[in-house]
Amino acid sequence: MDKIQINGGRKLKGEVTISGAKNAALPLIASAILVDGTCEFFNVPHLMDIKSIKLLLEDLGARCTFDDHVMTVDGSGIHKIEAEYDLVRKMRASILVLGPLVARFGHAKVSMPGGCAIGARPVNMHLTGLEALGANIHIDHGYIEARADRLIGSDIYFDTPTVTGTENLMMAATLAKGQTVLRNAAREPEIVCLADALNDMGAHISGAGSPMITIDGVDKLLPAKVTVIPDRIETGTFMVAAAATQGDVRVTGCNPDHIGGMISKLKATGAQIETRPDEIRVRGGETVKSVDIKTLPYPGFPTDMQAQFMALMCTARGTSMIHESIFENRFIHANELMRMGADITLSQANLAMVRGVPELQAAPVMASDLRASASLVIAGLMAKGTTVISRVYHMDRGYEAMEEKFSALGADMKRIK
Ligand SMILES: CC(=O)N[C@H]1[C@@H](OP(=O)(O)OP(=O)(O)OC[C@H]2O[C@@H](n3ccc(=O)[nH]c3=O)[C@H](O)[C@@H]2O)O[C@H](CO)[C@@H](O)[C@@H]1O
Ligand SMILES: C=C(OP(=O)(O)O)C(=O)O
Repeated sequence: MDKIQINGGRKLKGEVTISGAKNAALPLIASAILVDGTCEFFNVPHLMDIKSIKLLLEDLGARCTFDDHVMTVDGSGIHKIEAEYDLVRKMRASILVLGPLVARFGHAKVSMPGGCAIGARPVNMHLTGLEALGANIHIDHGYIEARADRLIGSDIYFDTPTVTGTENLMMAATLAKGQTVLRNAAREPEIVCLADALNDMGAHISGAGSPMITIDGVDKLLPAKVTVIPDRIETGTFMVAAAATQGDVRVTGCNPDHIGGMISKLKATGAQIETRPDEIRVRGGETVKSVDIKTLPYPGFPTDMQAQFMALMCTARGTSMIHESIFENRFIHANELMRMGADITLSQANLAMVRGVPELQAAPVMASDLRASASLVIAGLMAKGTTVISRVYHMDRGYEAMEEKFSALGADMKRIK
């Protein structure tokens, strides 16, 4: 298994270009199931998760190509409606094929995604939403089976905003008969990107980006060319790394409007931030001030940035309270950061108190999930000496060419095979 080795203590300097967003590309690619023709997706990041969804769609019968960040998906050959365990278990976002399959083919069978390191992550709201659209749902031998001759528009309320739940039901409702209203919907930029793409395919969706999305069903969707939005979590990761190493980094090809909360919090730590329409310059100060954060659905502070921000807080002046309100077990990185000398108390399951220490020490550490691996990379860049991070297959799920990008900024970072 690959490891990442970092000799820390260098200030990051230069320019880094942000890749397309994993969490936008995955639902977009799944949406191609709705189309009897070929969709083209641009700015698709080269990541494990993208390979996984491509394999899943190919297994269903779609013909896909993926080269130089362009993916084509021809959904005309889809003949299988079953997403098998071996493909689904590699990536939870595979649940995104459920809505499109039942909407277009009237029948879908998708392996139930299991729990994962960061929490149980149930899919109950995806299922009750599909039931509200008229699907019959059965869970049998670890598979979710959904059937409906044709989905019927409905009024659906989410108990809590769910990103992939909103995406699944929005996709399903595009081909339903009549109008669907999604209330308390997730508002993430990835939802807006998907709604725009579906509208380009001929769907009638309004309100995406607000808590109420209205979808007027159509009989069919047509092929479209779609560009994936920049990855706001990769953007935030490089911004935090720049601040954590007292660096000076221009993050280009990003959308500052998507990370307003991150920018405010990073400014409060003392980092100097300048934004342009598709660029952010971050200059870290000699000292970092402690800042409290609470993760919340968009536009709140993203849970996918909590681990990276915690790494920054480890050597900040003062005490930071970090409240994780989205996932019940998303502090596994805290124990690894403590192995590097951080002073962190996990007082309750979802609350961490980080008391700043003068410096972190390099150590062998282990990544437990995708953003935990980014947090350990940032800690490794801060710590003097050699940090070796194992289980970086988690990182490869969601960061394109991470070690190349950090190396180009002056980091001493390499992959050990
Ligand atoms: C591929 C993708 O886009 N992944 C993102 C998506 O995950 P994902 O879409 O899985 O996360 P959700 O927005 O659904 O989860 C939000 C909360 O709702 C709960 N919940 C969700 C669905 C459900 O049916 N029942 C239920 O209780 C979850 O356990 C969690 O506590 O949003 C998360 C929250 O921003 C991000 O961390 C993930 O990176
Ligand atoms: C948790 C994440 O992804 P996923 O929902 O695909 O597990 C993430 O991107 O941080």
